[in-house]
Amino acid sequence: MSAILQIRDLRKVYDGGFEALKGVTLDIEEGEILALLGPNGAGKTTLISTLCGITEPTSGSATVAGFDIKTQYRQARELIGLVPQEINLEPFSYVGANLHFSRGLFGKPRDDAKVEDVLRKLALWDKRANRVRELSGGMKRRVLIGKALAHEPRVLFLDEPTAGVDVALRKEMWDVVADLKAAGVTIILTTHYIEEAEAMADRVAVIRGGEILMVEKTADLMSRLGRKELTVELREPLTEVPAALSDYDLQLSADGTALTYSYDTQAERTGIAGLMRAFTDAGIVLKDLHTSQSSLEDIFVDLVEEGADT
Ligand SMILES: Nc1ncnc2c1ncn2[C@@H]1O[C@H](COP(=O)(O)OP(=O)(O)OP(=O)(O)O)[C@@H](O)[C@H]1O
Repeated sequence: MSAILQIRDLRKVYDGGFEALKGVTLDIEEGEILALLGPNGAGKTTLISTLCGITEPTSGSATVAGFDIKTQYRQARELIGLVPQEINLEPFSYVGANLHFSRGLFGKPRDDAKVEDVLRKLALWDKRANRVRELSGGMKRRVLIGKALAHEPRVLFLDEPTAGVDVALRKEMWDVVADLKAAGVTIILTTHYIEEAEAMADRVAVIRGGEILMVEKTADLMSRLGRKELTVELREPLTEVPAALSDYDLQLSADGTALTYSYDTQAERTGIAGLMRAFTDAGIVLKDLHTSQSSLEDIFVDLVEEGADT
């Protein structure tokens, strides 16, 4: 895979002096789904708007398939589809016409076969002759995606595709996005929902206060999510972890009264039963035990809160 989108030290200072992007550097691979996760005001929309040429960057650069977003704006923009947060469709317009019109905006010749292909991909072919006002909320959102795809972009930005929609519709959107990925489209989606990032994204980037705090494969985050800690309180304090327990990755607390064992909840064997036997064999008497789990939600909240202090 190669990076279709290369963002280098991108800064945006709005008129009035507010710095909404503080030097964002990020590579997005062709064909991947990247979720941009962040609280309100983090800079997600500013980043997308800058990459789409709606907002001018103050400094830094970005390229789409090698085309610079500033100096080669037209070529770069042609490769991008943008699905906005708001449903901004004309209620009396026809579904098919919306796609033809959007394609025309990019100076592309009318192509019935291409538009049919997009409509079919989005399960809207049967609705092509319907007016927008006759569609359900989910269908309207799919028309927005269709408009963004009508000029055959290689990168699709989805700005909060499921903000304020019900659970069934959210799942429907997830399926649509999965189909688009299968068709080879690179997708960057912004979201507040951690479960959405988990369900769809290959990688998650956390943004806060105009800075990218973390970019990680979703699968790695999930395995972190699956980690759990068992803390065993001891009747007699220890000075060190006994050699008989060296097979287990145990941490002794500073005061020697507790041992912590970290394990993977998704693994076939957690090792807890063996550990308990090893305690008995080593003559260690337990006073109490409890478990705790760090979730992706905790990781996210920690990151965002840490940032809030600075
Ligand atoms: N045109 C503007 N002029 C001045 N400040 C702006 C402008 N647009 C956005 N901002 C500020 O930049 C910051 C980032 O806003 P942005 O809309 O990019 O955040 P976001 O992560 O998309 O938030 P949300 O999740 O609420 O949509 C905010 O503090 C916002 O008030």
